[in-house]
Amino acid sequence: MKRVGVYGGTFDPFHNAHLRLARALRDELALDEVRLIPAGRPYHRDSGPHADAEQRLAMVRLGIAGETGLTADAREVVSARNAYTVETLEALRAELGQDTELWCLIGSDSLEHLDRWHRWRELFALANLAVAIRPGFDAARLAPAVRAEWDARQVSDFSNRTPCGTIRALALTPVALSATEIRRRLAAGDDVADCVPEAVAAHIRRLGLYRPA
Ligand SMILES: Nc1ncnc2c1ncn2[C@@H]1O[C@H](COP(=O)(O)OP(=O)(O)OP(=O)(O)O)[C@@H](O)[C@H]1O
Ligand SMILES: O=C(O)c1ccc[n+]([C@@H]2O[C@H](COP(=O)([O-])O)[C@@H](O)[C@H]2O)c1
Repeated sequence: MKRVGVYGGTFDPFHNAHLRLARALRDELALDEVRLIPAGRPYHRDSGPHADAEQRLAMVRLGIAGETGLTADAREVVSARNAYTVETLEALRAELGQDTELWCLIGSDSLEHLDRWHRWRELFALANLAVAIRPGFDAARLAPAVRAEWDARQVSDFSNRTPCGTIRALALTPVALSATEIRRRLAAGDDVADCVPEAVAAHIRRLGLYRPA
């Protein structure tokens, strides 16, 4: 049975931690494919993305070029609607069929706000959830409703794989890298070649992205 990963993000810009996570999702869960889906309109953010959706999609494409099993999916970029993950997963489920094992990857900071996501409880009927732990994560501080799912849906034996409904934390060591930090460094005129894929760094330089106006 096919196994597919879905990794959505603002990717403003796409950075090395994103790439490391996408690879870990593919490898730890032995997935056939991981689809990276830039959020066209991340309605949930306090302020809009800095780079436009096409630029963020271009950075994802450049960042994953040549990576086995990693693909960019433009559906949320071309959509005029807000980026609701439940709708994206519904569309993928309709395309891939009921038997496909689907894994939606989020960082632990996203998990902390999961109960504010559109129709969040329906996510578990559509996909499994893979969580990449960020430094400082503490499950005890999750909102009670999210904590209940976190406790109930982690299974000890993942060899018994299901199309949806379980939660699994990725084993990789947490890293502190964030797009906020990268944007801050670029705005200060610093080089970011050490924290984004080389082709993404070249793209940012070429277009002058994230520089003060
Ligand atoms: N270093 C990281 N470790 C674990 N998860 C991460 C990391 N960076 C990003 N993620 C996760 O990847 C997804 C997409 O991340 P996003 O594009 O928002 O990057 P970000 O670095 O968190 O950006 P920003 O600083 O602008 O919020 C989110 O679910 C986020 O939690
Ligand atoms: O569906 C929702 O309501 C929802 C609310 C917040 C975030 N998300 C998704 O979570 C992913 C990570 O978001 P972000 O802001 O950390 O890049 C991205 O794909 C968003 O579209 C989705």
